[in-house]
Parts: sequence; C-alpha cells; structure tokens
Amino acid sequence: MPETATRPVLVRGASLLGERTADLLLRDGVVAEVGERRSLAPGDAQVIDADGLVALPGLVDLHTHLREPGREDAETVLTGSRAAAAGGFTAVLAMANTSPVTDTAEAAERVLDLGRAAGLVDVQPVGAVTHGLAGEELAELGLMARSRARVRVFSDDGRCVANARVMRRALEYVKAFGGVVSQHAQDPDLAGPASCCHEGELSGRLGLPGWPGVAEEVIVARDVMLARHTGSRVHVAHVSTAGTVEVLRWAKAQGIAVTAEVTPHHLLLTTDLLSGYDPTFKVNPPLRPDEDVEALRAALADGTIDAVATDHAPHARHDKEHAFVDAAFGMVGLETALPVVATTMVETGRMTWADVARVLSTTPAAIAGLPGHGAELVAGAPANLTLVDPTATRVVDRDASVSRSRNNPWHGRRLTGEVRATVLRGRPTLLDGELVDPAAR
Ligand SMILES: NC(=O)N[C@@H](CC(=O)O)C(=O)O
Repeated sequence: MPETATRPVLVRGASLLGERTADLLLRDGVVAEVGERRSLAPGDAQVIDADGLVALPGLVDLHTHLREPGREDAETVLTGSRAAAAGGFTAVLAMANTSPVTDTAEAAERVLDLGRAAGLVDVQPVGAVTHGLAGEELAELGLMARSRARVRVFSDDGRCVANARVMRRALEYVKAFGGVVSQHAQDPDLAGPASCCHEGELSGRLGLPGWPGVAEEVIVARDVMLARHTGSRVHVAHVSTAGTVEVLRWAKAQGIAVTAEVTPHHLLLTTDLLSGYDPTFKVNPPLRPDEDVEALRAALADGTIDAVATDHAPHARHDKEHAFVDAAFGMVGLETALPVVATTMVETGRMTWADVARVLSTTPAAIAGLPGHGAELVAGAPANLTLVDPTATRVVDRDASVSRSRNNPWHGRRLTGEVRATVLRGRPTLLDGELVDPAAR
C-alpha cells in the first residue's frame, strides 16, 4: 500500500524477545538500524521510551471475526481494527462468515479495502471454502486467490466442511497456489444440531445438550489423511481437545502438512464456568475440562500446536443476552490475547517471549502467507512490532474495550502482560496504551 512519508521512530531500550536490550530506528516502513542501548541518536525521530518493555514482531491473528458486511451492530472492520491494534496486532485474517459471505473475489477485495481505509492493521480476508458456507459447491477459490486480496486461507469457519469429497477437492484446488484450508472441525452428526456446550457430566446435570470432543477429533483425523492423500495443507482452527492433540502429534510425525491453532480461552477457561448459565461463556468449540486445557498448553509449548489465534467473535447484546441454549456462540478476544498467553504460558515458565513471538507472530504469518509480517526485528525487516510490559497486571474491564461488543469472558479477571505500543510499517497505531488516530499519524 503506498503511504506518505512519516516521521522516523526511535524505540529506545527495548528488550528484543526478552533476550537483549537494543535501540531500534524505524524509517520508511522498515527497521533502518538496530544498535546498542542508547547508542542511536534521535535526530528528528519520535522517541518511544521502551525501558522495561519486551519488543515482539507485530502480532498476527489467524482467526478474527470482523462482522462487516452484515453485522455492523456487533463489529465493523474499523472497530475490530481498533481492537486489534490495542491488542498488539499488525495483521488479522478476517473470517468469511459475514453477510454476504466472502466467497467471491469482489467480496474479498471489499474487506481488504475496508481494512486499508481503517488503516490500523493489515486486514487479510479469508475466503469461504464453499458457496454461502453451505458445504456443497466450492466457492471461487482461484478467483479469490488471483484477486487484489491475494487470498491464501480458506475457511467455512462457524461451519465444518463436513463432506469428505468437498474437503478433498478444496485441498486439491488450493494446492495449486500454495493455499491452505482452515477447518472448523465439528462433525455435525456427532455433535448434533442443538448442542451448545461440552458433553459431559456437567452438561447432563445442567440439562444442556453437549457435544463430545470426539466430534472434533474424527474430523481432524479424516482431514490429516486427506492432506496426506492430496499432498496439500490443512490447518485446524481452534483445537479444543486432548484427543485432537494426539492426532496432530501423530500426523506431524508422519510429515503430513498440518498446522493448528489454539485460542486463548481454550488455554485458560474450563467447562465448569457454565454452571451459572452465563451465555458469555458459550463458544464453539465449547470450553472443555481441565485435562483438555492441560493438553493444549503442553501442545502449544512443545510445538504440536503451532499458533495462538483469537477467534475474536463479537456479538451484539440482543444476540448474546438470551437463555444459554438460544444465545449466539462466541467471545471477544483481540485485546486480551497477549495477556492471556503471558499469564498462562510465560508466567508459569512454560514459554519464553521468543516462544510467544513464534506462536503469535512468526508462525501465523507463515501459515497465512503474509511476507510482510512475523519477521525478526533486524535491520531491513518491515517495521511491524509490538511493545509489551511483561510485568504489568490489569483487571479486565469489558467497558474499557474498543471493540463494539461486550461479550468478554475475561471481565473482572486479573491478567499479566500489557500491550503498550503497536507499530504498523513504522507508524504507531497504539502508544502508551492509547490508540493513535490514523489521521494524526
Ligand atoms: N467461535 C464461535 O463461537 N463463533 C464464531 C464462529 C465459530 O468459529 O464457530 C462466530 O462467528 O461467532
């Protein structure tokens, strides 16, 4: 995207990946110089004092619902971009389950253009796998790939591509241009049409229809075999069970081209939260028991799960404030993803900040094929970065969110790790924890 020249930025004294302290001079959209701490002269640059802050490559979210077009009462590309910048993201993949669905080149280009107009984060459209997410005929995969939007990730997310023949064809098709199919793994027959939570002892007691983890696992098992058969790439969206982790571990050991993501909420929240029937905790896949959460954390730490993705799923009050069985599935997550990962994985000693950069930036950028993102912060790299205060703690207040929606499962929880600044191609989008108006940059 052509951008007018901006003032250089000097990031002073940041701890690169929490490993070594340095100054970074950002000019013309790239990291122009990396020097010893306090070695670079500011000249006419805007100075960001990053003493005590960890610098990461800008975060990349593989799984964001921005709701525009169609449900602007829940979120727009602009309000979702604000939430992304506030959360430290410099790129987000916008899911296709909008209204109309992103299943044509024109629809994908429109989302791309809305993202550019908002100017806070690179909004990369995800294309639907099938027309209207109906699971039957393939969408215009090739046209979306060749469009200005350069779509590489395809997903019917919210719905599973349940038909094995359709999934096979989609995998064959996207292989031609290095694309990937991101699967919402939920066998519709096994899960059942009315299921709204994890199937287990608690769902029985609460009288809520649940779906078992095996409904996810059978689809993942099938899809890794289809990926092997086609020689194509499959990505598993929002992994939620220990059984899926076992399948992934096996598939990776065979050399099958499978990648997977876990959401922040599946790393910390468990099914027992449902005992109050609060629809804030209704999400798909559902919150699972402790054993699954533990397996997901271990799999993220050992690389079996490749990435963290938010599944930011904003919903308007009138869709969420219902009896549990009738409420919409989903929770917001862009603004809290980094603190949840810091709290569950870094504070517990399971991951380093370099690991956080891998799972929230480098690997998701590689999976999505976004060459401008996820790069190590060295001279010549794109100036996309996030500055984090690793020790600050904060109690989440849903009303302080810049998202349009309030379905925030973290409200009232204390989390460690605070995003202080976000920089997109050398321009701050967040400074001192406050959004920077694109017009003022
Ligand atoms: N995660 C959710 O619970 N909801 C998502 C769709 C989806 O990913 O299932 C949504 O679009 O609201």
